[in-house]
Amino acid sequence: MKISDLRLTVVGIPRHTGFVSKHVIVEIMSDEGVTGIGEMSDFSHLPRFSLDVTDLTAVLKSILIGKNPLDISAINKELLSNFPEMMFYYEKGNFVRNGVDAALHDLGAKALGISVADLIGGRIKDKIKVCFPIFRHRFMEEVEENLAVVRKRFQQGFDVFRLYVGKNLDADEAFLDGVKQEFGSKVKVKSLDFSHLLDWKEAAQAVKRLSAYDFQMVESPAFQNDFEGLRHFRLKVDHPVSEHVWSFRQQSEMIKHDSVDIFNISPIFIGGLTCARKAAAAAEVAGKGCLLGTTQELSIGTAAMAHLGSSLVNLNYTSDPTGPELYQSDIVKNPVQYENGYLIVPDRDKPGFGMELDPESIAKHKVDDLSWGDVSVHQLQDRTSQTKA
Ligand SMILES: O=C(O)C(=O)C[C@@H](O)[C@H](O)C(=O)O
Ligand SMILES: [Mg+2]
Ligand SMILES: [Mg+2]
Repeated sequence: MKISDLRLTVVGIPRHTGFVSKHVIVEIMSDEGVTGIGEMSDFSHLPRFSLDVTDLTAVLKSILIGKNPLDISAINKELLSNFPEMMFYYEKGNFVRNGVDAALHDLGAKALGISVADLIGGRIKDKIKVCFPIFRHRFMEEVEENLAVVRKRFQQGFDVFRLYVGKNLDADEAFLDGVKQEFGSKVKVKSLDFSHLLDWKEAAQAVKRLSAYDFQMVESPAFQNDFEGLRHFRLKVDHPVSEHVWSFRQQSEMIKHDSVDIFNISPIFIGGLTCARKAAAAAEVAGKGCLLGTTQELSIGTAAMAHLGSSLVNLNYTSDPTGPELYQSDIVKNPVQYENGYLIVPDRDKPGFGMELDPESIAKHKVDDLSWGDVSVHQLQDRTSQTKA
């Protein structure tokens, strides 16, 4: 079996907040008539440069065509030399590797007639507990808007939420108090996510103020790659600390500095399922917990994480993939499903990821390129279309 072709399609999908995320759908075809699908998810993050998708298509064809798609490790090695990892959270080269690696897993598993979870170790879980994101407050009037989100999503079965914090602590505090007053113990807050916006000491002061409320962990409470700062925070604060993994060197430094309790592992940020499995293994070896993070993928990227999570022995904290619930549309005929706050792993008897592209939806949401349009830094950081200054 050999790779015979590749197609990249850019789609712009609006969220319920009005913010539009651009994704690239990957299709890798084999000479045996099987097509694997993947997703380079959510390019709509800083830094504000964009990839030339026509050129990227040519580059990936030159790397992939003629290779056996089951040679996933060897292809990953070559992808890494073409798209090297950086010490940065939203490195776009990692998104590229993730989309290709996912499509190779889907293609290989389909060719073997098995699900991706069975290709990477089999199933431990058939569902993954997830939490719903509440995006960052800048103004007090956003508190009621976000309490309405909790009400709506609680009715749908989501009972765990995570809160992005740090721009308006009065509003953060008012929101946490509102949740406590209205829902009591029926709703849990998994994490306060500082998104690397504050230095570790400011974050520690903020956590001290918000510790009147229950939350399980704190995420990203220092500037990016401030391994010492994370360690200082971790030793100063009672709550466990989680951080995203965006490179093996970064993860190695966090292990050496004993900076975190929990690794937040997402294929999109570490460059694919193959690398995410290695990061999860490193977490296990280091005696750290792990959870599946997210950039808020569409159903292909989310299904990939469901298969990954299903096969991990050390997925021991509530995870974050809720993208299909955040977007107004999807690009598959059979979107992933959520039940009572769990992401359901696609059926074992469905080959690959168990996802089927919806050509009509792709045509409807197709856009020419990854150009930025008129967005603000606030919108890119906090995922809203809110333009109030
Ligand atoms: O845990 C995080 O950090 C995120 O989920 C970051 C978000 O910005 C995510 O990438 C999104 O697009 O909502
Ligand atoms: Mg985070
Ligand atoms: Mg994202």
